[in-house]
Parts: sequence; C-alpha cells; structure tokens
Amino acid sequence: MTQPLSNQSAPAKAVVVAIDGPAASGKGTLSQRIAGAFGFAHLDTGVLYRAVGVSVLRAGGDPADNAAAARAAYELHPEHPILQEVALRTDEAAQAASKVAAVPEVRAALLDFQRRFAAHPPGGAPGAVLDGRDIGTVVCPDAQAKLFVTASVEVRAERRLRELQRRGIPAISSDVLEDMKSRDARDSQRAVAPLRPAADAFVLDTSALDADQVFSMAVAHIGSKTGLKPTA
Ligand SMILES: Nc1ncnc2c1ncn2[C@@H]1O[C@H](COP(=O)(O)OP(=O)(O)OP(=O)(O)O)[C@@H](O)[C@H]1O
Ligand SMILES: Nc1ccn([C@@H]2O[C@H](COP(=O)(O)O)[C@@H](O)[C@H]2O)c(=O)n1
Repeated sequence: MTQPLSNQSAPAKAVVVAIDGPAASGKGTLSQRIAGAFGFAHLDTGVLYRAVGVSVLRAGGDPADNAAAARAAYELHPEHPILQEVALRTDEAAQAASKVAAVPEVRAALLDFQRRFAAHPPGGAPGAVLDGRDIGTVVCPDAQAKLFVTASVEVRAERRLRELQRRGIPAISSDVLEDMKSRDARDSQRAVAPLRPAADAFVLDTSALDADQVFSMAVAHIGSKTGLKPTA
C-alpha cells in the first residue's frame, strides 16, 4: 500500500476575484470594500501602469515609445517607492498609463507581478481581489469570480469631476469627459489585452446604482460562485 509522504495537507489555493471595467466605473471603490469584507488582499493594477507611465515621463521620454516604456516596466518591482506616490493619481499619469498599457512588452513585464500577487496574496490572506482592465480575460482567466463594472461615460465623468472637486483639484467638466473618452478608446481598441468583459463575467452597470447597492450585488455574485460570505 502506498504511504502518504506527509499527513500535512497542501495550503489552500487562494480565492481570486477579478474586477474589471473602464475608468471611474467604481471598480477601485468596490474592490477595496470586497477585500475588506472577505479578508482578502487587494491589488489596484492600474497603479502599475501609472507607475510605468510616470517613470517614462520623468526620464524625459514619450509614453508611446515602446522601448522606453518596456525599460520602465522591467525596472518596476513590488517594493519600488513610486508605487506609493500620490503623483500617480493625476490625470497626466492616467493618460501616460493608457499609452504605455498598449505596449505588449509592458503588459508582459507586469503579468508576473500580478499573477504572483493573486497566487500568494500578501499577509497570508486567503484570497486576492485584483482590479484593472484585463484581469478576468488575461491575468487571472481562472478567477473564481469575475465582475465587469461599468457605467455610461457621462456618469463616470461626473463622478470623477465630483471626486476632483472634493480633493480641491480644479477641473473642467468638458475636459474630464473628453479625457475619459480618449482613455476608453485607447483601452478598448488596443491590440493587446483590450478592455472587455470576460465571457464568464457578471456585468454590473452602476449608472443608476449607489456604491452600497453595487457592493451588495457583488457580494451576492461572489457568494454564488465561491460559497463564501463576508467575514467583516
Ligand atoms: N456606485 C457609485 N455611485 C456613485 N459614485 C461612485 C460609485 N462607485 C464609485 N463612485 C465614485 O466614483 C469615483 C470613481 O470611483 P473609483 O475610483 O472607484 O473608480 P475606478 O473605476 O477605480 O477608477 P480608475 O480606473 O480611474 O482608477 C469615486 O469618486 C467614487 O467615490
Ligand atoms: N489591468 C490594467 C490596469 C490598467 N490599465 C491601464 O492603466 C490605465 C490607468 O488605470 P486606472 O485603473 O488607474 O484608471 C488605464 O487607462 C489602462 O490603460 C491596463 O491597461 N490594464
């Protein structure tokens, strides 16, 4: 009879929740709440692309220059201080991010970082929530639960405008709307890992829903896919 090598069971596989969607759809807000409710780690993958875009700009380069963008992406690592900078939250950083994000070498360089986070969530968390544009389609196609959070571009621009005003950052409504449209177009029309819902994603249009309603619907969906209930 074959004896087991050890009576210790293998560590449980981390639960992965993928949350994708266009800019200002509310995926960050939702991801943080889901992570808190289930005791999961959260990775805002947009921060990685923003960091690459800002690094290129600071080096005096053009974010649309493939070689410069790829170099910056290969230099990024999980402890890099740029990942904590508030400068990543500016619109300039967002626009640069969406340009470097179209470079295949950049996406390839960041893939490992994201997949490692999903497989081994920091702090020994039992699961990970990753939000971005291609989590359910490319980064974690086997995620147990996938949500695609969206809203009309006008609603998203209005939410972002109000957010900027709350933060005391001057902004013009028509500029915010145009910036969002140009980022949507670049993100959904690029050849590699374009923004789109995975075939098995739960699509949540939040145009007429507040953050609490979105959270409740997401919790119900995650529960139906994983059998888990919020712990907090
Ligand atoms: N359901 C909702 N109803 C109204 N406002 C919301 C809702 N969800 C999020 N918001 C607000 O909309 C703004 C954008 O949300 P959030 O930053 O979560 O979006 P995001 O998709 O992560 O954006 P980005 O891709 O640009 O990082 C924030 O000010 C947030 O408070
Ligand atoms: N998985 C991802 C995440 C982000 N991007 C690109 O980065 C830009 C900034 O992202 P935010 O979520 O912080 O708004 C975004 O417009 C995308 O171009 C990506 O490609 N894939």
